[in-house]
Amino acid sequence: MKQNIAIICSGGDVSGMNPALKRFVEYSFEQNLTPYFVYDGYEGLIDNNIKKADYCDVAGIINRGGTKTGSARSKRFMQKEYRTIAKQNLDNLHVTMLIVLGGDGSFKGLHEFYKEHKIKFCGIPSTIDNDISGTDYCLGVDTALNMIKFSIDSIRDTASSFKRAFVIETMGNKCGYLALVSHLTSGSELCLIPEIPYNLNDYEEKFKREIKNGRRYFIAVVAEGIKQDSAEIAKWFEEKIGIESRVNILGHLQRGGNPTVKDRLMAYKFITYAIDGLMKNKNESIICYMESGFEYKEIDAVVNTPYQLNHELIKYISS
Ligand SMILES: Nc1ncnc2c1ncn2[C@@H]1O[C@H](COP(=O)(O)OP(=O)(O)O)[C@@H](O)[C@H]1O
Ligand SMILES: O=P(O)(O)OC[C@H]1O[C@](O)(COP(=O)(O)O)[C@@H](O)[C@@H]1O
Repeated sequence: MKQNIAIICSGGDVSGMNPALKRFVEYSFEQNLTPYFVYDGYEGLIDNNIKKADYCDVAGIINRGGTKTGSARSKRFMQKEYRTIAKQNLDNLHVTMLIVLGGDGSFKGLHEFYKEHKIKFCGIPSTIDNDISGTDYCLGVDTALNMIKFSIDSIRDTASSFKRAFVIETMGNKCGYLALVSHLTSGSELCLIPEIPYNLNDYEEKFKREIKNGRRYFIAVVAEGIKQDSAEIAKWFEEKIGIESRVNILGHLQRGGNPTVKDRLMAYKFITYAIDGLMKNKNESIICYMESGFEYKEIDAVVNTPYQLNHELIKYISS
């Protein structure tokens, strides 16, 4: 008998969820499964907003940010009684496998759900914060970083014209990943993240000297989770460094936009691994992705070894 499988997007949405939904529907059919969408995160699970999905539901969405199914934060799912209702709704539809795209909060909820009801599940790390333990990469991070890159590049244009300091605040909750990578890739002068204690006074002498030597502007990338408001950092630039300053809180634009190639490909792979795992009875897992580090190789080996297209990629189109 055909098995039913459902997918939920929960917590903060990310660009990459729509490509994941598309792959989910198409690969479910390939594997002879019947795909279901749960709408509006765990809220939809409680309210029985669970519907069969078809090819037409995922047509024309691969290039769109957000999620076609909607996402939500659900206070009710924190309570056992509502999780019992959620399980009942899945049972009524004979849904036996669940894929959850979400962040650490969604996985905590999923863990509770599993402990109580033993549902077969697979979690796909999906949060722009990139703050899930065990995985180097969460879906949506690359698109968010590219949105930030675009924003900082634009701000740099005006900053350099006007002799100003710009304090640019990134999201990330208590995690500094977005701010740190954006700092390294945008050439900003200052980066403040929750993970590293700082004292602004340490930068005073250096920044003043740089202005004397001709520096026209500063870019500071600060994570939303640091101990100070961005406005306070801007005030410090004005009062201590003596340069006019402005604050830009990038906010939710970091969660939207056309998914990058990396996020589309990661969505494709995450879903493939999730469904394959569930079919092979790997039922209680989160799909984690670890990036291998750099390696020094002998030039001889590099120039004399023919290049081979990644086997994993070839496998996707030849199966
Ligand atoms: N300890 C928990 N028990 C049950 N459900 C939880 C728990 N923690 C989080 N959740 C559920 O997961 C949802 C999403 O979590 P949240 O932290 O808002 O987003 P994210 O998954 O993106 O980190 C919450 O709104 C809640 O419904
Ligand atoms: O959209 P909201 O509810 O304002 O939440 C903002 C928070 O969500 C995020 O954008 C994403 O967080 P999650 O992926 O953990 O939900 C954080 O960076 C930010 O602090």
